[in-house]
Amino acid sequence: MSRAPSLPDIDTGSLFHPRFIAWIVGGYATYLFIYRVVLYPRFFSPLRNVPGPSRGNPFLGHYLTIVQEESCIPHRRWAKAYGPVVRMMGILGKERLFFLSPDALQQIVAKDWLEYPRPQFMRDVLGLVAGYGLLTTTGEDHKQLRKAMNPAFSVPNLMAQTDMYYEPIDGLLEIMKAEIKKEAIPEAGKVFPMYEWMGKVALDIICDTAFGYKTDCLHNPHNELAVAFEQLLQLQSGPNLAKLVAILSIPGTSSLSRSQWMYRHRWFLGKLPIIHNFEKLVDSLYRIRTISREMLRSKTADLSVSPDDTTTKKDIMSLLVRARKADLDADPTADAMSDTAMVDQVLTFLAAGHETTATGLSWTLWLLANDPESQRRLREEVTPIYEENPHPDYRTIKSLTWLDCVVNESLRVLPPVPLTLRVANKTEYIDGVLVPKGTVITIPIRVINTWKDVWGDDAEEFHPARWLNLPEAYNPIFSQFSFIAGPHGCIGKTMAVSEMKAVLVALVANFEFAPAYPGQVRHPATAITMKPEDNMPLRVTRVANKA
Ligand code: HEM
Repeated sequence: MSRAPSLPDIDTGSLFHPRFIAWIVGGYATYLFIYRVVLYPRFFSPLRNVPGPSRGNPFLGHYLTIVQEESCIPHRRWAKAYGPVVRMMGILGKERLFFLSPDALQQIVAKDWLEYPRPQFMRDVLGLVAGYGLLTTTGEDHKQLRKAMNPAFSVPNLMAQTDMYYEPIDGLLEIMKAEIKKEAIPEAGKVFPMYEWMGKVALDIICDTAFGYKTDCLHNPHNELAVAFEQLLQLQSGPNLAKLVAILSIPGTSSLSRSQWMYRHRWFLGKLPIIHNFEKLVDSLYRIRTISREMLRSKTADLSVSPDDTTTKKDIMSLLVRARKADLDADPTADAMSDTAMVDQVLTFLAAGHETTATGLSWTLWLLANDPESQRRLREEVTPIYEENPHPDYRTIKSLTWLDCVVNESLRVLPPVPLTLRVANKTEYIDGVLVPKGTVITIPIRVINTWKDVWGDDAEEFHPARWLNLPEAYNPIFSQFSFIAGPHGCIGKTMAVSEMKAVLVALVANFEFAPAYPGQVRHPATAITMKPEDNMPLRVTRVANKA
């Protein structure tokens, strides 16, 4: 009888040998990596059959294509090639989608908005740089906050605020006229970095309307708040955003970045490779918050900010202080907004309302500089209004038809916020595609705005007259999506548009705009906003009869 083969001796000690454990862990990690990056998207993902570009770089997907080209241009190319639903690859095999149809957009931003919030990494960055408020909350907290903020953006309040735009606007006109006069040949005008000047005027306006605080950075470039803001905005770039996302994914880093300890030890960041410019980030954030807190303290102490004083203080912070005072007077135990929360709300308006408006104004001037006929027609419309009253009110500005066409068209072709993001909080069909929970959805505003199916073959060109005769496929909410829509749509839309119009009336009535040199091309940044990277130099001359 043959003997049963004996089992090989197993040395149980070797199972716990560090090298064996390292092999197992390494093997599992390699498998996970190959599964996530290669196998899942190719063979198992429910999105594998959604049309889109080939998977791109194995580690970075389409990330580099997206950040190295002009904002949303790759998305536009893919929409043309693959249609209104496109799958792209993010970092390490993470799939991303975008949709262009009004039904899909309606589902994401309006009908099921609670299921499609901004992704956490985006909220972390926005919270740090723009305050924890409307941009970072969602659900019930967001509803409450938005309700508290809405009165500040009501039409009566905006009508009352329009006057506050004119001190900065007049200051800008004065400076530009004086600078042109100083030129050797004043009739030839002067080249101005228009984005820089639009940034100053927009910051002066938003500081006054948000805080009731006169920055006057037009005349005083060393104003502390203006300097801190400028420093913060200079850090806005694709690579810096990627670094910030990575850093903020480490728990506690957001609070640490805003702490006094970090501020005192920020020099240390300057010594580190890769993230050395975060020293400037910590510095500017600290200074902006300190100034904001001081302003809130002085407002709270200011007896003139009484609950029924709605005539003198129209800025957003005064409105909030008044509302809080009224709540506490009615019920001293009420759960009123804390000082920190209030500073965060106002910071959100400052951050969300300053660079966006400056960028929108700069691109409008660029487009007009390159379309002399539209510019001439605008001057013809605004000059009689301006001559009658250089400070036209809200209703007068709103009634100007060609101005409305120009602003709508500029925001359509070159939207200051070219795209935004959402994440699916549940697995659900959108436009016939089963979108798994956790999928990041890009909302490619610039592509939606220039979709040929709606706007025709010249969709990417600047033609203000199209707003006088809208195409049949035009949808008033989803065809020009520059402020998006739904509960997270821009709360400052009406303010931004009327502010842009007030600045344009004054500028176009007084000056002519032309490219700074022949063959000048535009340089939009690939960042959160599509600001002009070269500060947009334009040649500015006085209009003939005003020389
Ligand atoms: C031309 C100028 C502007 C443009 C193009 C613009 C665009 C946008 C866009 C696209 C969003 C949605 C972002 C997202 O959901 O991810 C947004 C949200 C927001 N905007 Fe604007 N914006 C402009 C001016 C302003 C101004 C002047 C203010 C305030 C004074 C402002 C305050 C906000 C706030 C608070 C939100 C968040 C709303 C919420 O989630 O409830 N914006 N804006």
